[in-house]
Amino acid sequence: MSDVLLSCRGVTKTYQEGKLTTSVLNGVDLDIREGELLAIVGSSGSGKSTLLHLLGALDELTAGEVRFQDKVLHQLSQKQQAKMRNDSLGFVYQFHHLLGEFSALENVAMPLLISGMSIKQAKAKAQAMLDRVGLSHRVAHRPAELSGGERQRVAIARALINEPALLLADEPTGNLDAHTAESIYQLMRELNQSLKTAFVVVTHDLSLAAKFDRQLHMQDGVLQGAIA
Ligand SMILES: Nc1ncnc2c1ncn2[C@@H]1O[C@H](COP(=O)(O)OP(=O)(O)OP(=O)(O)O)[C@@H](O)[C@H]1O
Repeated sequence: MSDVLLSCRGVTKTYQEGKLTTSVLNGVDLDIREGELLAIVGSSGSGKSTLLHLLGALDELTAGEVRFQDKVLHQLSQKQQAKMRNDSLGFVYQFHHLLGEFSALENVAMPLLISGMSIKQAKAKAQAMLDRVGLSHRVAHRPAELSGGERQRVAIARALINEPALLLADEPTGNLDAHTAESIYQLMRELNQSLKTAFVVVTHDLSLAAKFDRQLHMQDGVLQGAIA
């Protein structure tokens, strides 16, 4: 398939502590196409977050291969992985991980500054992204001065500021009420359409997952129906 952005083959993750072996992923095969919206569901402890971390090179796999934009992740140096994460991937977590001492604008501008952009340009671009996510009026607020939904919007704006090919989100609506969760979904859909970013979203919310282009189910450390 020519438009495959990321592929996993035989991805395995095992934890070993003394005599205790915990097998979390047991050979995950997955193809993610450019610009697709994919939801991963599955019971608690089934390995969804672990897989998301491996897709973003945030953790090391035990066996198998993750290939992103034709590069095998575990063959890249730490420095190359960090550059790839900053330039081509975005991450959103339930507990957003925004920097508390910085404003919304500064949080969103951060990846651009890390990429070497001037402060003036980075702030202008961050302002435009905050406008897009409907937060023009909150740019100077720090995370503690924002609502849960607003913080998620800032986290999404920050994750998308470098226009990554792939955004990985772990329970992006997990701590939000139904109305706010729907608005976050609408935002992801809009940004997916306009920026052509692929989204992989882990969620327990089956009604949210049903709205995505594709849904996969994690069970016993294997993704059901993963290669389309
Ligand atoms: N460092 C570790 N050592 C041993 N086992 C671990 C370690 N980290 C995670 N696990 C185990 O891996 C399993 C999968 O965890 P993971 O967070 O991927 O699940 P999940 O499907 O995202 O669950 P949830 O929906 O509850 O967030 C869990 O059973 C957990 O106990």
